[in-house]
Amino acid sequence: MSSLFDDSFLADLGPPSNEEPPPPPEDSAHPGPDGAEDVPHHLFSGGFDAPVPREAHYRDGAARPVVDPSALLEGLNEEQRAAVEHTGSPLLIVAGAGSGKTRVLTHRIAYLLGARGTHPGQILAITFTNKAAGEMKERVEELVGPRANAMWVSTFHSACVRILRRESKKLGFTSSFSIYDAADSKRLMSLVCRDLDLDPKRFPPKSFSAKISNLKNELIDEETFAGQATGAPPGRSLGEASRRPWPRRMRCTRRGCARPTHWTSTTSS
Ligand SMILES: Nc1ncnc2c1ncn2[C@@H]1O[C@H](COP(=O)(O)OP(=O)(O)OP(=O)(O)O)[C@@H](O)[C@H]1O
Repeated sequence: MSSLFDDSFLADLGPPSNEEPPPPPEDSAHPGPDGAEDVPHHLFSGGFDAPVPREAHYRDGAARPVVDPSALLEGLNEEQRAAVEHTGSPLLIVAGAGSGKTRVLTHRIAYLLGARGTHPGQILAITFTNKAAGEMKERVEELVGPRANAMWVSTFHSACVRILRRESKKLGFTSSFSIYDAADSKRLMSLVCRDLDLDPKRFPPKSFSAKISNLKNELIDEETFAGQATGAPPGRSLGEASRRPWPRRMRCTRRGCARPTHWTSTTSS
């Protein structure tokens, strides 16, 4: 019989005819009396829906985290337990420093996963400082293991910037935009005012930043505001200045960066 590969270099790659066939795989080393592989009699004796016993450790020796929801309630005081188990409505916990708030939050997160079938991707846990966020993540990880990686446990700022980067196209930015802090923002506004030939004594850049921030809070864009800015003598008002074409510098900034004044006003409020 000939094959497509008779003329190819592959034709020479077969085993030499005088070589012994390879040994059978180890699994088939003990065939049954009729040559068929022996099947252990207990293999299909159990129910297929029986829970698989959990090992106490991962393969690398690390302790497997607690997943038994009732174990998560152990060691909590009455109020903490009620907060962990609470269901049906938002819950506000007011408690002093060091009173066990993080303990409640971390146990609640683990409880939601273990008892309520919540997916880790549905968890958002936010706090103010990187230190607190890091500690919270560590403590959640101790309870639920690597599933903590699928959760958002972070600061308000990093959660917000993550959303902004993810949705950047909808906002007209690229996902690699940079965020201006207060000093960057001040510098940019000074440059814009200079481009507009505005006298910094009469029109301090700070007043533009504040005005833009307020307008943004009211969801008024520059076109709308410029349309409203009538009646004042030319050169006498912020509104009149805003009717002049936006300098190239500001337009570039808007394309490539999160709007600095907005960020500043949001984070300082
Ligand atoms: N019911 C409890 N029984 C025993 N120890 C507890 C209990 N609740 C909290 N603790 C312990 O008290 C300490 C403070 O708890 P936790 O960090 O959760 O408090 P917190 O209110 O988040 O603190 P902070 O205000 O500093 O962020 C921790 O060591 C925690 O393990």
